[in-house]
Amino acid sequence: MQASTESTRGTLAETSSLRISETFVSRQGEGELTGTNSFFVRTSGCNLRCWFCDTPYASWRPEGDQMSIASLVESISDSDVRHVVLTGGEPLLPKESVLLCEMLRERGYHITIETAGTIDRQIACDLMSISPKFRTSTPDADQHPRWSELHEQRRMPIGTMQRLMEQSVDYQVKFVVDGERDLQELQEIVSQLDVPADKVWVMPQGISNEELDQAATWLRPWTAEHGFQYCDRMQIRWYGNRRGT
Ligand SMILES: C[S@@+](CC[C@H](N)C(=O)[O-])C[C@H]1O[C@@H](n2cnc3c(N)ncnc32)[C@H](O)[C@@H]1O
Ligand SMILES: Nc1nc2[nH]cc(C(=O)O)c2c(=O)[nH]1
Ligand code: SF4
Ligand SMILES: [Mg+2]
Repeated sequence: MQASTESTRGTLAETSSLRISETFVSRQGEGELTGTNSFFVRTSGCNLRCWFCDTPYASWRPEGDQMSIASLVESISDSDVRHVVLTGGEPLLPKESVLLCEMLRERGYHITIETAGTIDRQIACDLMSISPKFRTSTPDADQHPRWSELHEQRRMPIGTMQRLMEQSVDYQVKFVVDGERDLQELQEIVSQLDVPADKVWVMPQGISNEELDQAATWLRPWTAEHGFQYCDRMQIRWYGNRRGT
């Protein structure tokens, strides 16, 4: 890169920011990189409102301050971790996520983006981890009429999800299953997305070992029968449902 372009980028990194609810180092608990020590960046704010969201402080009641892209890159460089997980909230909502990912990739970091896959954004990463939301994740219409409507309108743009997968070095599709009633929709989405079974991860909805154990009794065999991969949410096993883990 030319010196002038580099300094423009440096200025941009100082002036562009993301609202961050938390950053922490932990082991990736979900999907194909399970066990990998990673630096997590959790943006605050989401365009959906799943009733079961395990990080309401980044969706329903977004918390956190703006942090410059430069300061985020610096914090990550200060850690000895080579994998970064950009999550939220919805990390594709703010356009500033693009610059963060560009700068991290230039520095050789491996980037996973955890997204619900509803925002059409050109962004480069190593693993696009898309978690499409079923109709059953929609919040209660009586309690949250506006969010219920928006969730339903926004949750399943198949073309957008396909573009996100095409742009990335690798991808995985990670479903949150709350009950047997989700299984037919899961299969319909897999067929619409046209993804191979080994890219599909089936994860139980739950934030306790008891919920995960209960779901595993029926969901694990169903997952194996269909050639999909089972995702046990190892962070709950390792740390419990604790913020910053
Ligand atoms: C908090 S979300 C943030 C990223 C993005 N908004 C999304 O939903 O993919 C991170 C991951 O946690 C999953 N998740 C959220 N709440 C959950 C719950 N109660 N049980 C299981 N998985 C959950 C999401 O589906 C997603 O894979
Ligand atoms: N350990 C750990 N692994 C994770 N994988 C995806 C997470 C997320 O919230 O996006 C997450 C998380 O919050 N913690
Ligand atoms: S899309 Fe992700 S962050 Fe947003 S409410 Fe649903 S689980 Fe939470
Ligand atoms: Mg999480």
